[in-house]
Amino acid sequence: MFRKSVDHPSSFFANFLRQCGGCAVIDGGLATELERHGADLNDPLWSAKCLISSPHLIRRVHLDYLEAGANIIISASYQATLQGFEAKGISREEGEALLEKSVKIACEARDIYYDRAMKGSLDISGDGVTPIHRPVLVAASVGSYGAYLADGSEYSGIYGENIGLETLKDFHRRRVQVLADSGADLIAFETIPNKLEAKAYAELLEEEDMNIPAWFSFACKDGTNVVSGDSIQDCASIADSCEQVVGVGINCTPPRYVHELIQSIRTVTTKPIVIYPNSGETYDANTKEWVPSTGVKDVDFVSYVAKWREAGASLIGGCCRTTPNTIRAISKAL
Ligand SMILES: C[S+](C)CC[C@H](N)C(=O)O
Ligand SMILES: N[C@@H](CCS)C(=O)O
Ligand SMILES: [Zn+2]
Repeated sequence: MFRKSVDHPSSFFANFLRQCGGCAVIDGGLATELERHGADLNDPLWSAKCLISSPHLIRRVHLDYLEAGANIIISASYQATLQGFEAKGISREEGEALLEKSVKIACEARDIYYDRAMKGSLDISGDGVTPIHRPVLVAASVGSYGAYLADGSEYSGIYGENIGLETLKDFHRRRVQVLADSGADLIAFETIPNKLEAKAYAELLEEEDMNIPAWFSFACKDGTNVVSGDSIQDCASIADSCEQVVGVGINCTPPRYVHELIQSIRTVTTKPIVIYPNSGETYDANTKEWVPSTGVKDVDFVSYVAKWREAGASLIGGCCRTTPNTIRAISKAL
């Protein structure tokens, strides 16, 4: 049993990983699945638009990932920001409620999944009837400032000279506080494109005394650098020195770079390594579509998993353009 509020963040997470057998399965692309089910995400809010228009669909996608074997589901708050909502005429209060709603939907999916699992399998052991189910955590997604810009800046990490550390901290502060108090088990700082934003998150977690574990996950452009050109070792070191950070890794990055990236990260931290790459395709922010030419198919993607595990990854899943089939295959491979 996890005791998030009592245990040190790292022992809470170590217990969780132990219960998962040493390696946890993360879900796959959320927006990808929302689109596959017919959602139109051509909007500045991208997947966060569904918090308003189709929360039932988000719940359904979370459930599909749980049925596929995920131990961690990530909320639909990647591009949900108070500033983005305000630009749509949504008040601060309503915006905060939408952030909370993203976590509530994921928790509801977990409850439904647990209910079904409990009906399906009971362990009649010495001390009575004990339900058996996989441990499942809900991670609240925090996308970068670049995600809010809605122009694909999370894949360049270039925010310009006007955006400094304090601006980024001010931008994220209230949103992170709301998500930290939302009932989520941890915060997934995802698709981080540069060192500056990692530093902003680390300082926010420490200065605001946020009582929630977190992982930092970077978008990378090759085997040694995050998309801005900052080195992955520098970025991972920032994550390593923050006490609330229980995992460090890579997401929304082509699978072909991941092995080398894991090796680099291992040189600077002993924290669990989180890996959830995309399909290897390229995002066109103008059309908000993925260019399929260089895509790595599910079968190729999954064939890397054992090597990533061997290299030191202990949480593995998928990001954009991966599906429940990818996650089912990863779950089997592990
Ligand atoms: C991770 S990217 C595919 C998210 C969408 C992007 N921020 C956009 O709005 O175009
Ligand atoms: N959690 C987000 C990440 C986008 S890079 C999603 O899966 O849509
Ligand atoms: Zn992604």
